[in-house]
Amino acid sequence: MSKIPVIEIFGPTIQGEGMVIGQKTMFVRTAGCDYSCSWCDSAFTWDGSGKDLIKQMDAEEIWAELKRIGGDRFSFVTISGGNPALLKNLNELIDLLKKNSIKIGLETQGSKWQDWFYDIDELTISPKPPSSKMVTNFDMLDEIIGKLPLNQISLKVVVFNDEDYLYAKKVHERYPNVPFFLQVGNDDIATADQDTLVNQLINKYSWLIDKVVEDSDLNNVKVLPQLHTYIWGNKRGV
Ligand SMILES: C[S@@+](CC[C@H](N)C(=O)[O-])C[C@H]1O[C@@H](n2cnc3c(N)ncnc32)[C@H](O)[C@@H]1O
Ligand SMILES: Nc1nc2[nH]cc(C(=O)O)c2c(=O)[nH]1
Ligand code: SF4
Ligand SMILES: [Mg+2]
Repeated sequence: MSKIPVIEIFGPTIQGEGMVIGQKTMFVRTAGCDYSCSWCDSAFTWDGSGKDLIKQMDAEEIWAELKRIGGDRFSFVTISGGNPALLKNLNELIDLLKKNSIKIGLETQGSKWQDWFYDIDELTISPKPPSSKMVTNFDMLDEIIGKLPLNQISLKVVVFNDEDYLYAKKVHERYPNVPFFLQVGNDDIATADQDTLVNQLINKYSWLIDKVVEDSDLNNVKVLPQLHTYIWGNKRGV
């Protein structure tokens, strides 16, 4: 079996974002990203600061670690990163999880295609708005969304400002039939002052809700916070 660069495995916790928010799940976070979003809350996966945490693990070793920390208290595993879609050989882990009747969620920004996307139960595609300083490859996004059934995918756009909001509208307009989520951006990813953070995030959530409520272009959408930040703030591994 081939090796996968893993930077953390944790859980059970709840999925704090997107299409299966609230779902009890384990997390496997892979190292490495082809993007470098200005506000990435998981920059330790790609900026070098977490390089000593990276373990090269094969699928059996990852499964053993999931069982060691999660025991029999999980039936869902979420794979995030970094960008797990950089890893061609992730199919080995996905096959093993499926063999063990585990449901699989995966988070990616939509910059790369992998054939194992077909085997992900809940694939969250999160193209990046202007505030990230990244540029969306819409040809790649068209390809990914064109290949996958609508009941397996969702789009999740993080919104920090008005320009991001317009970008979110453009994405929804391009893929009107794909379940669409707007997510509040956390622009204080370093603070340990959770009360202040949660207050800020609630204010931003309120701002985003107000905009969507007034907007006839965004009727069939969901507006969500990052639920885990309300409970655990910026803590890692939760
Ligand atoms: C850390 S990323 C990893 C997966 C993949 N690279 C991606 O961006 O979709 C997981 C999710 O967190 C979101 N995210 C990252 N930083 C954030 C922040 N500061 N505020 C809100 N959401 C954030 C991303 O947009 C993405 O939807
Ligand atoms: N609880 C929890 N939910 C999450 N949803 C997406 C996460 C991620 O970092 O990809 C994440 C995370 O790190 N923790
Ligand atoms: S694509 Fe995801 S992991 Fe990569 S820098 Fe952006 S938010 Fe972070
Ligand atoms: Mg996160």
